[in-house]
Amino acid sequence: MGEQMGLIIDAERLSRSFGDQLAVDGLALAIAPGEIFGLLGPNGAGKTTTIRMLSTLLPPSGGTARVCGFDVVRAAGEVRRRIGYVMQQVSPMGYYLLTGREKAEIEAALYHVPRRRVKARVGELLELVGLSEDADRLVQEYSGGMQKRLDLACGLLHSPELLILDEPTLGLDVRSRHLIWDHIRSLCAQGMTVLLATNYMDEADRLCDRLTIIDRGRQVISGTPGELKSALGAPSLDEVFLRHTGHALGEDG
Ligand SMILES: Nc1ncnc2c1ncn2[C@@H]1O[C@H](COP(=O)(O)OP(=O)(O)OP(=O)(O)O)[C@@H](O)[C@H]1O
Repeated sequence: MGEQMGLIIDAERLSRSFGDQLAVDGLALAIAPGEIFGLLGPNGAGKTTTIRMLSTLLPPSGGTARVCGFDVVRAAGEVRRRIGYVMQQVSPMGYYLLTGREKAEIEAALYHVPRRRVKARVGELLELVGLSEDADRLVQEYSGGMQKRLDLACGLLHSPELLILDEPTLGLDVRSRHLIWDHIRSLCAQGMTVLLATNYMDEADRLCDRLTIIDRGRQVISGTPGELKSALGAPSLDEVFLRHTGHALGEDG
């Protein structure tokens, strides 16, 4: 085993159907270490389904995917050890009665961080996402942005090679979104690879090194935000999306 051509994600013809519906149809991804790679598409495009297959939570109906050099079906355990996955809505109600630090310490145990390392690792990560001063407040008192930053810290507890983020700034105000983008950029500057799903055009444009546009389960086009725009002389990714799909990014289906 081991990494194939050094790619962190290498997927070919990756597909998933639910009954008659093809939610993801023949996706190809080649993501290199240190990249911030975006899956951009409207609600229902197939982004979460793709992420769930890459994080081993959902078996593909067809095609293959290797993550950190391991097949997501045949070597799911190896993949899980190497990835952090932050879901769209992470914090279930039960966590709200805990402090941020307590939540992170419980998650550290779930991620098998050695017990003697937990306190230090949690402290380091809360510091990294700017939550040290609020670490001992209840999660229920956190703003949406603080909760997202706590989720980000929790996804990093076991020092993954790849961080997968599903809509990392969904519903946040501009300032909180920029703060999360800064944290993601600094992680990648230190060698982390990030795959993120978003339906925010500006997030894909300003944060991602490369992206693939997905619509109705199909990969429409991939490239750097600059390449995608300049190939069409388009001023924005919204316009790129519209020109390739015939409908606006904000419209479902
Ligand atoms: N477990 C499931 N059973 C049946 N259909 C599903 C299931 N999961 C997803 N789908 C369908 O697959 C399609 C893609 O959904 P998916 O959640 O991957 O989209 P998405 O791009 O992540 O959208 P969103 O931004 O709203 O999360 C949708 O039509 C959805 O209804």
